[in-house]
Amino acid sequence: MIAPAYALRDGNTIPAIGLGTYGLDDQAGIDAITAGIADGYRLIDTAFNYGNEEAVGEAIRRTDVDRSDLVIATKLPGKHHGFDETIASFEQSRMRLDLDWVDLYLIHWPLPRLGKYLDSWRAMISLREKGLVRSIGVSNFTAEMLTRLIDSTGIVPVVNQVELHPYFPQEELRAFHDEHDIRTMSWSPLAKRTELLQEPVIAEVAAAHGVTPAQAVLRWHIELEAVPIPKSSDAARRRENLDVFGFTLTTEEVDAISALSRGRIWGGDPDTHEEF
Ligand SMILES: NC(=O)C1=CN([C@@H]2O[C@H](COP(=O)(O)OP(=O)(O)OC[C@H]3O[C@@H](n4cnc5c(N)ncnc54)[C@H](OP(=O)(O)O)[C@@H]3O)[C@@H](O)[C@H]2O)C=CC1
Ligand SMILES: O=C(O)C(=O)[C@@H](O)[C@H](O)C(=O)CO
Repeated sequence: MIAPAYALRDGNTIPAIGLGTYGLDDQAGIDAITAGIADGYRLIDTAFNYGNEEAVGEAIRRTDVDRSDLVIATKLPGKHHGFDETIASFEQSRMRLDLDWVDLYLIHWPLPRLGKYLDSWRAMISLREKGLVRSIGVSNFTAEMLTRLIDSTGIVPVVNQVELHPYFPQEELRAFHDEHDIRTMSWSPLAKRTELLQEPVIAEVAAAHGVTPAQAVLRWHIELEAVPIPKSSDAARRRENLDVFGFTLTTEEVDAISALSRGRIWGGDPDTHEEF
């Protein structure tokens, strides 16, 4: 199963679903990511701070899928904010991944107290101009922070990867993204397998379509046109998560799932969260 892809505002494309890799490390991680690519995942999400860029690189080397058919996303850690630090950190990530280019490079968290994300953004623009990165974006940015990047540089991030699941549907931020043609990516799209998958409304929607609760939730992301990046260390669950393009949800079903909204669930507030 190969997922459809969206066009990004810079002319590149991004698959409609990807594989999250936080916690997929070492040999088991290499095997999981390699198998995920073989099963059809074309977007792989990692980060400097996941400590698994080498594992992602090894999985890419093992697969016979053409490199240009893969979208490899990694992220700048808070400890490397700043212009020169960003250039150096990117090179470390690229070497660990063992890649000629990275498809999507994101600022992992804005760290407004540190006050350097704009310097990092300028460095990312220069990495893109040098052809080392195909697309640049951010993660965990608010509308105000996005506005600052855009007003200061004229360059709009192509994606903003944020906490997004039925408990936190991010309506306002998604509307802002739509206005600026920024693609939303959903981190922890299954809400880290909390009680979400036991919610009666999820069970009802899943039963109506003959799919699993996780598939109903991931299809909800697809209906929102957000790109979910579920992580699973289990081969059957990875395949299940990718298999969400054979059915659609009605507007009423989407709204019923969105009504589970209750706010952020892990305290990762971009205005205060410190990730180094
Ligand atoms: N930019 C950022 O700040 C952040 C980015 N991320 C990214 O998002 C990715 C996904 O988020 P994550 O926090 O891992 O949470 P997810 O919402 O993807 O949930 C992962 C959990 O759900 C389980 N699971 C996966 N598939 C199924 C299924 N079909 N049925 C039942 N359970 C399932 C997994 O268990 P099992 O492995 O046993 O299948 C695991 O316990 C991360 O890996 C990372 O790449 C995450 C957090 C922050
Ligand atoms: O991206 C992830 O998976 C995270 O957990 C991030 O929130 C990040 O690694 C972090 O903030 C650690 O404190």
